[in-house]
Order: sequence, then C-alpha cells, then structure tokens
Amino acid sequence: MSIYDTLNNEQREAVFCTEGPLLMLAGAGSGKTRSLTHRIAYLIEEKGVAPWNILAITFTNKAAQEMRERVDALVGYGSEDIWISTFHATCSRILRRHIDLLGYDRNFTIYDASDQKSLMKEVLKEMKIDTKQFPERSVMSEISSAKNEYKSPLDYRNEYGSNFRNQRIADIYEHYQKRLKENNALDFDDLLVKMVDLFQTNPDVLEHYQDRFQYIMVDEYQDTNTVQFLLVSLLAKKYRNLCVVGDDDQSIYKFRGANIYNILNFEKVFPDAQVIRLEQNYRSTQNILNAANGVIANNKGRKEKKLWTENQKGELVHFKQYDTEYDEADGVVSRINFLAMRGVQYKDMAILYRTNAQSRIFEEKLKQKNIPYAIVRGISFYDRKEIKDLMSYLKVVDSGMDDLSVKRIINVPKRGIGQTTINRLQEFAILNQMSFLDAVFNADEIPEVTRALAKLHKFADMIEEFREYASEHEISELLEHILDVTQYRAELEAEGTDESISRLEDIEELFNDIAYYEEEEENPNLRDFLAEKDMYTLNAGIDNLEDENNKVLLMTLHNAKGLEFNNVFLGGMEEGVFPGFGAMMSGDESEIEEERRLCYVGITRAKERLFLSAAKRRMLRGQTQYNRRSRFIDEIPGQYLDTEQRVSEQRVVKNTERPAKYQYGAKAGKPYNLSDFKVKPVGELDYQVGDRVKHIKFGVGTVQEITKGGRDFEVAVEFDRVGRKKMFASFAKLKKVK
Ligand SMILES: Nc1ncnc2c1ncn2[C@@H]1O[C@H](COP(=O)(O)OP(=O)(O)OP(=O)(O)O)[C@@H](O)[C@H]1O
Ligand SMILES: [Mg+2]
Repeated sequence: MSIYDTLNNEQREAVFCTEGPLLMLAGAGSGKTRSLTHRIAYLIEEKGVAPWNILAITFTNKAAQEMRERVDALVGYGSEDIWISTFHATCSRILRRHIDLLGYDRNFTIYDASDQKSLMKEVLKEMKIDTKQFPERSVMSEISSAKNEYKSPLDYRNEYGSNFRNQRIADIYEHYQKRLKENNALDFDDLLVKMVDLFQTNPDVLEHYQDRFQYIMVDEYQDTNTVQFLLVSLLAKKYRNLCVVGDDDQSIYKFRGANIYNILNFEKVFPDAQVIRLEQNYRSTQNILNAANGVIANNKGRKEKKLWTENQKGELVHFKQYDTEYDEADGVVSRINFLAMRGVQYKDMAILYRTNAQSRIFEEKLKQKNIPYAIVRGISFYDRKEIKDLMSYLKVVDSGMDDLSVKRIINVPKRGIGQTTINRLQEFAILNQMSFLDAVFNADEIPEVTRALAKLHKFADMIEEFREYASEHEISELLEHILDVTQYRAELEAEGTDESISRLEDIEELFNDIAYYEEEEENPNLRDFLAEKDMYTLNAGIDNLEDENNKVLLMTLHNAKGLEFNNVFLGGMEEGVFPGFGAMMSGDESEIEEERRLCYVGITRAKERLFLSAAKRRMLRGQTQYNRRSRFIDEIPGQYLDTEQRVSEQRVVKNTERPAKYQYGAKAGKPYNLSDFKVKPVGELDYQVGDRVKHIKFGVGTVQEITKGGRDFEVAVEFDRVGRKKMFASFAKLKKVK
C-alpha cells in the first residue's frame, strides 16, 4: 500500500496532476493541506523532481513548521532541500543574494514594527508634518496598503493625489522610502515589493529562480494580497506549474489587503487551469459540519459548495447563553475541567474568541481552577503594554513605592523626559535612600536635571493632582481622568490602526474589570483592587509546574486558521461581539460577510465537540450591555444544535428597565444588581484565624483575618519572611501546616 492510497479520488487527482496551473478550491477540513504535502512527496518519489526544484509557501511560521513536519514524514532522503516557508522568509532569502542589483547592500536590515515607527517619527519630524493631522500609525498603515497593492510613491500620487491629504501622504511615502534606503533597510512589506522589483528589472535573475522553482505550491491562497500574487505569477510564468489551494469561504484578511479576487479570478488569469473541488470533510463530525454549512450559506456571491462527511454524527453542537460573561467563562472552564476528568488532554481543547480582549476573563477563571493554558501568538491580558501602562499609573497614584511603575510611565505618553534624566534621578534616589518618585518630587535639588526640570515638575504636579482626584472619586472615574489628562486614549484613537483598535478594546476591558469590581465589593478601593490584580500575576508562576505541552490553547479566530482541535469552545456569540460592533454599525454587508467567514473558520476548527457560548449581559465599552445572541447561532439549522440549551435560552429578561447609559460609579438608582448573578464564593476554608498556613511563594505564615468578600474569601496572613499580605482564598491556595 502506498501513501497515496490514503487519499480519496479527488485528492489523488490533485496529487497526480503535477503539470500546469492547478486550483484546489475546497472547504475547510477537506484535506487541502494534506493533498499539498502528498503532492510534494509524489513529485519527488514518483516524478523524480529534485527537492530543490520545489517551493511551498504557507501563511504563518507555525503552518510552515507543521508542513515541514508532515513532508519530512512522507519524504525520506532530501526533504531538507525543499523550500517550505512563508512569503516573507522566501523573499528575504532571495534578496540577500541579489538586492545589490537594486542599489542596496546585501546585508540589509529588516525593520520590525517598532523600528518602522521610529523611522516614521523621524521622517515626520524632518518634514515638519503635524502628527495630529497625520498620526504616524495611520500614515504607516496607508503606506502599507499601498505596498500590498504594489503601488510605488509615484503610483500612489498618480492614483490618489487629487486631494491635499493624499498628496502629503505621497510625499511622506517617498521620503520614508528614501530614508529606508539610506539606512540600507527594508520594512516588512518591502520584502515583497523589492522582490517583485528585482524580478521585473532583472529578467536573468527572474529566469534563474524560474528554473530553480519549477514546481510552486501556495497554501491558504485566499488570503494572499496583490503583491504576493504578482510574485507568484512571475515565478511561475515560465513553467506554469503552479498549484494554489484555498477556500474563498475562509478569506479573513481583507483588512490586511488580502485580495479575494486572486482566488476567484485564478481561472481567468490561467485559462488552462485545472480546477479540483474537494467536498468530503475528514475533520469534523456531521453535526459540526452541517452547522458550519448552515452558517456560511448565508453569504451571497460565494462559489457554491457543499461539504459532507462520513464521520459520525457526533454530539450536537452545544450552545449556552449565560447571564454574564463571568458565568460564561465559569461555564466554559467547568466544562474543560469536566472533560479533563474524563481523560481529555488539555491540549485537545481550545478556546477561541473574536477579539484579544476577551481572553481576560477566561484567563482569570483558568488560573482560579489551576488549569494550564497558553495564549497562541498573543500576550496575556495583564502583560499587554496598554494594560501595564495604565496599571502602573494606578499603582503610582496609590503609592509611589514601586520604582518600576514610575519609570514605566514617566515618559508614557511621551513628555520629553529622556533616559539620561531617568538615570540621574535614579542615582540621586539611591544616594539619598529614597524612592524614585521622591527623587522626582525633589528634582530641584539635582543639578544635573535642570534642563528637564520644567517637565519633571509638570509630571509631579500631575501625579499630585491624580492623587487628590483619587481621594474623591471611584477607580473607574480616576482611570477615565488619567486617560483624559495624559491623552493616552486620544493618541490611540488618532492612530486608527488594527493594532490601536485592539489596544483600545483592551482598555475598555480594563474598565469592565474595574466596573465589575466596584459593583461587587462593599467597600471598593484602589489599593485592594491593585492587590487583587497582583494576585493574578503572582499565580502565573504556578503554570510552570505543569507539563509544558499539555495546555489549553487560547487564541483569536484569526490565529486559528488552518489548525484543528478535538474540542473547541467559541465564546462571545453575541451581536455586537461577533459579529463585532464595528461591522454591524458600518451598514456594509460585506463586513458582516467577513465576520461570517470568520465564524465558519471557527466552527470548522472542531473535530469532535463544539461549544458555543454567549452572555446575556456583558460589560462592553464600560457599560453593561444586553446583547442578543449572535445571528450566527440562529443561522445554524436547529436540528444540529443542542436544543435542551435552547429552552433555557429564552430572550433576554424583560428589557423595559434597560439603563440608557450606565455611568461609572453612578451608585444611586441602578436599575439592576450585579450581585444577583455573581459567582459563588468558594466553599468552606480548611483553615481559620490563628492557623499556620503555607503559600507557594511567600512561605509559612499565620492567618490573621478572614473576611467574606463578594466573590471570594479574603485572607490576611502575616508571613514569617515577607510580612503581612492580603489575598483571595481561591487564588492563594493556602495549605494548612502543623
Ligand atoms: N483522505 C483522507 N483520509 C483520512 N484523513 C484525511 C484525508 N484527507 C484529510 N484528512 C484529515 O482531515 C483533516 C483536515 O485536513 P487538512 O488540514 O489537510 O484540511 P484543509 O482542507 O487544509 O483544512 P483548512 O481549510 O482548515 O486548512 C486532517 O486531520 C487530515 O489528516
Ligand atoms: Mg489547510
């Protein structure tokens, strides 16, 4: 039996059809990636193609690595000579050899996002451009889109230059390119642009690589952009052995310039293209697949295709609507616990969500239950830059003892206090045995910082003012005030990029967190709030005790593309969350369709079980919102959905009393009471006041106080080594000792 016997007829056809252009257009889980890897094996083993004549391009490093593993397993000798890499890696490798032909030095530097940003800053400064009108990030994203479309500064000017703003952007684009070149640097998008430049201006080099890569394969082709398409077409022009595989229903990167017409028009560009459609899905149960089919059928203007499977029917797709997002996370994590007890490995479970900010509550609950988890290609909520910045502000307002926090924010947002000044302050603080913040307050006495004195005074006054403000206002109001005075939020809003939007969402999520805390606690105050958050961070260390690879994976839907898991939890299935508020408000049906494709991607990641969940009430943008369940739930044909849940999932509570707008801290006259649906406190504790207990980090101490808080018991312990600490019982996991 050969490896090709494990393929179905259509897959085999794709594998055996090695010459000429080939489009494999097929739904999720139908074996596109699998066919691709077998095709590589076939080329080498049966067709005698040399491994180095094959180029396989994937979308992410993780995908490239997975493909490499699959190919290694199929192909024996010589598999290391096959080029399997991302677009960017391919380009950088080739440019290293030839970029001198474009007037760059071969040891060019590749600028990452932060390098790009600093260069753009310099450029704008040199050109005396008002960054209020032209925020660097939005200029950068405009330039990036132009590059994705393979438009030079000149093209850009010719095409869009009719208005003043675009003329200025063309100027900036031109200057930015000039500066990159002076620095002998390429930004990320340039890697592709310069490679196409190289091929178009040097036919002999192009021909060399055409001869080299006689067989080209591209996975996830639906998410390629114009410049990537150009590159592939150029390379494939001579031998025309180009095989692209993709699924137009999974095109989810329109916002990054992905051009869905690359796939829809493939047959136009290559009229002799073979088109193979795969319709059998091998990944998911019937119920999951039918649910996915039901949802995606609502998109108009798609190439009709219907996936089927011989897999078992399996469980129905579960859907549950919880009262709040905390209950949702609680429910999901309990379910994970339950499955784990029945022998399911953590790594076979994944939690997917629409936006990064949604990870926070899941993370909290997972930590509470001590379940190991990892965030894929993302940063844990409390480690994100904006959250660390704002938490540092709150810490500094509460107490200036934490030097790191002060240093973190002293020049964020930028207020012209440089590293040298910070060093001088630090030296002074050490010399006089005072905190860093006290050194700032006493800056008058430090001769070396006189030039920065005015700025330091301003900073010190601002902190003083925050402290006064804090004494009379609630935490959420304080945070709002800080964002206002520092212009932190305004700066992000001005950027208007994907990244800044994600950061703004995180900030709103922090507000939600605070709002919830203020609702829950009888006596909410800044210090306790910060202490509570510190405990989450402390707990993070415990993860390391677990098996490195056996973790529940958390990731956004975008990062889940191409992957598969036995059990998938897809949270936040609500209107305004998924589809997102922005897409709904845009009034643009194509934005809803992109969200629907994303939902299709999410559902089709699941092999055995799929748990969809939603919350009736959720803090969004600092307000309690009552969200209807997502339209995508309604689009799943009822017979595939767990109907039991449907009964309990009646329309939202009578909504007549819905608050028009919930104001932070407007304690009086609140129309609803969060404590009605709060998480139950942990059961009885097995220690009491006076007992000796042990903490994983602080060591042994004596319990001094136990108070029953809203969500949990609060325990105060006098530790022998580190003194008195207050903590939540469920986090502290204190063990009684003799
Ligand atoms: N003929 C087959 N026989 C058995 N299993 C198969 C077959 N074809 C594919 N599979 C399995 O089905 C699953 C999905 O395959 P694959 O990842 O290649 O699908 P895909 O079309 O690339 O999906 P996606 O669109 O999500 O990227 C994999 O676990 C794969 O091993
Ligand atoms: Mg795939």
